[in-house]
Amino acid sequence: MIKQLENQLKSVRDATKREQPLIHCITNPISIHGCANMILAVGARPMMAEHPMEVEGITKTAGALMLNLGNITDVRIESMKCSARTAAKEGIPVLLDLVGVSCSKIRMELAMELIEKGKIQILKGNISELLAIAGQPFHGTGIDAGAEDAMTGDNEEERKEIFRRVSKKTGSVLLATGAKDLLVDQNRCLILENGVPELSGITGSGCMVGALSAAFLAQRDPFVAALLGTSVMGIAGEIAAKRSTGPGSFQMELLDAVAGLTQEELEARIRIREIGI
Ligand SMILES: Nc1ncnc2c1ncn2[C@@H]1O[C@H](COP(=O)(O)OP(=O)(O)OP(=O)(O)O)[C@@H](O)[C@H]1O
Ligand SMILES: Cc1ncsc1CCO
Repeated sequence: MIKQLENQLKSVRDATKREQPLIHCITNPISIHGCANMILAVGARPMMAEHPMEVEGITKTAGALMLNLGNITDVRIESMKCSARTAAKEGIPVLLDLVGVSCSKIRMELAMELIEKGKIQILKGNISELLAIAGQPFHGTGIDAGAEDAMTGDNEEERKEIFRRVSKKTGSVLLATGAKDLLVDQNRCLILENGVPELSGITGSGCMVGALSAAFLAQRDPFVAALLGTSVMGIAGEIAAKRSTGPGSFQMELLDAVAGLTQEELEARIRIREIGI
């Protein structure tokens, strides 16, 4: 499966650069700039728009829609519901980033409504947020995952089953980020092992994984899009950590590394482990 996936990664990256899809993002103002730059760095076109009276028309023309719950306001709630409805009607793929559902009832209720009424292709969050959505015990506080929830060799099998059930119920691919990332759909489960701790030392690295995955999602293979978004970020993080001296230069080097990542480098550095279903 891994070899076959490598070919798919190449074709999705090439198509993104060739077709330059418009990626409509309704997201938080903390990392909005970083997300737009990441989308540009892989050849797609970001459009950050959130006025309730314009989002329907913008979503209609997009290759993919990213909804990020990181900074909820009444206006964003209204726009997200409108865009999710439009995307479902028009068959436009959607990534939902569950930022903060583990600390906020309003975000959890909104996420549940978007999942039930919309059609979400990628459900993404840190591991605590995904456990919360699955109705499992979790230890995250604020927007951070709890250390107790981290992926270990011992809990991989159990987590795979939990998230596979959610995937079956929702039809979504699930991406849980952390030091090790877990990617699950109804038939496959991968552990993604690229990345460096420096990625959690800058704000919005998770949001940027969402933005990259949404850019690749325009090619309509949610599993490959999430795999690619996460691996590109993890590998670029490894490269940037070597070239930088602190979080400021790391952030700058990270963007350069995403934009400059060659297919040869990606294939040489990608670390994926399959867990049998
Ligand atoms: N300690 C670590 N070692 C390796 N990779 C890491 C580590 N921490 C985070 N990452 C990587 O950083 C990226 C972001 O994941 P993380 O779970 O930190 O997001 P997040 O908590 O949602 O971030 P934010 O809320 O700041 O947007 C992922 O690609 C993940 O693999
Ligand atoms: C710091 C912060 N607060 C809400 S969203 C966000 C950016 C990372 O998710």
